Amino acid sequence: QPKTTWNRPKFNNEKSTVGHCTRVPRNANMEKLQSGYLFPEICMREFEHSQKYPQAGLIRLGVGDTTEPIPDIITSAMAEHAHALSTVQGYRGYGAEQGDTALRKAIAETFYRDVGVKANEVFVSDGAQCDISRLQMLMGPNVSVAVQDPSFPGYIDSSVIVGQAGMFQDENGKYENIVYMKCGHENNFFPDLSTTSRTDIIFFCSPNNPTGYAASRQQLQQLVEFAKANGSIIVYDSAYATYISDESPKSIFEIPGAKEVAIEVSSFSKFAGFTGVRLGWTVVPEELLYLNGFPVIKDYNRIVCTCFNGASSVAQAGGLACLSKDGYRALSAVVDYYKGNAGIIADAFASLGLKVYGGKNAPYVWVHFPGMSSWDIFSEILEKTHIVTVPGRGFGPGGEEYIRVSAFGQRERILEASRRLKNLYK
Ligand SMILES: Cc1ncc(COP(=O)(O)O)c(/C=N/[C@@H](CCC(=O)O)C(=O)O)c1O
Repeated sequence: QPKTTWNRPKFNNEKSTVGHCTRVPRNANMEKLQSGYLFPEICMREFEHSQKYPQAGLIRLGVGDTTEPIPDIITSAMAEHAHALSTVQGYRGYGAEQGDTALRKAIAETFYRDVGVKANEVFVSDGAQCDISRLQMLMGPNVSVAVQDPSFPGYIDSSVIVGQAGMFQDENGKYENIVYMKCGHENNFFPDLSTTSRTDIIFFCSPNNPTGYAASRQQLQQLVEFAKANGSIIVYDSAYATYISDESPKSIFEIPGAKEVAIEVSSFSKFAGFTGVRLGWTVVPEELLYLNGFPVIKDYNRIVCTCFNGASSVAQAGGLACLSKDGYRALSAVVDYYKGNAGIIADAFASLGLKVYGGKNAPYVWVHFPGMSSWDIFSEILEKTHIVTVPGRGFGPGGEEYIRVSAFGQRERILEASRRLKNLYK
């Protein structure tokens, strides 16, 4: 089939032929979505494979979900808070929608001490993906959007859902009205801004999911200047910033002038193993203003108060423990463990003579299979090695010919995956 064909099952748009129909029209934006959300699809393929080969010893390197236990110092803090809820003195009801003051301060001091972000600019949430959707509500349907290609599918899919995108174009696998900024190894994973159209919003993820590339200071300076010149707002996703081990910036606010053009979204998921606990944050600087001079932070606060009632108090107690000196030290060891996994995976694919990217500043390895459909690569690896990956095409047309391999896993499973991969073509 031509490379541009999505060999994913079409989104189930069939109408039910039985049962009572209401007179409520379907949201036309939902109808534009081309398939199910990428990660549940991967889980479905994984389930089907495990049904077909129950004894295969499936290794799950697909969805980027952490696997290592949360350090006891953090779970004890959550348990203690939870238990206190069973006492008259310790019981607490609704907290501040913006988050617990101590946690907001701890986030500001831990991640933004030297860049002038204040605690009142930090909004604690139930996760970065949730904040991305709330930011979409904030921006509304009438803004233009640019995304990196490839990038985390949450940006594009939420843009479609809120009505920012036009129709999906089969011929190129892109939605109308969305600017896809090619970020491949050919252009050092950074868009050519001289040929990039102006958009109101620029989603930018660094370290990038799926390529694992962390943008350099010089690149981010270009991005901030580009946004300033165009009057755009950058939504900067730093969910993997704690994996950066070189001199790449960990926050967009390390770049002078960024507070006038950027919002930063981040998460406890990937460095604290809070994927199921659910805790994240968004920084909206007071200096960020709309066209009419109105501060964005005031509207975001209104969204948070109206559409979100605050993160779990138990999760926030855990978040505070994560940012304690001992908690953060324990978590850094887990991040290093996953990065060790990434090195093992990268070496396995390199031993096959394949070009491998990422894995140094992120828990994802990005592998190039020139001339091949990424869904075919995904299926071949799954069938031959019983290892689940993610087809690069799921992250945008720029992901074709690639697969993303997650480094989240117990070491012995990663070593087994390495053994199987080294024999992929034998
Ligand atoms: C760049 C980026 N930003 C936000 C998220 C989700 O963060 P949380 O909602 O805080 O767990 C993710 C999560 N990504 C995982 C899980 C995806 C999912 O299951 O939604 C993945 O890419 O496999 C991410 O990659």
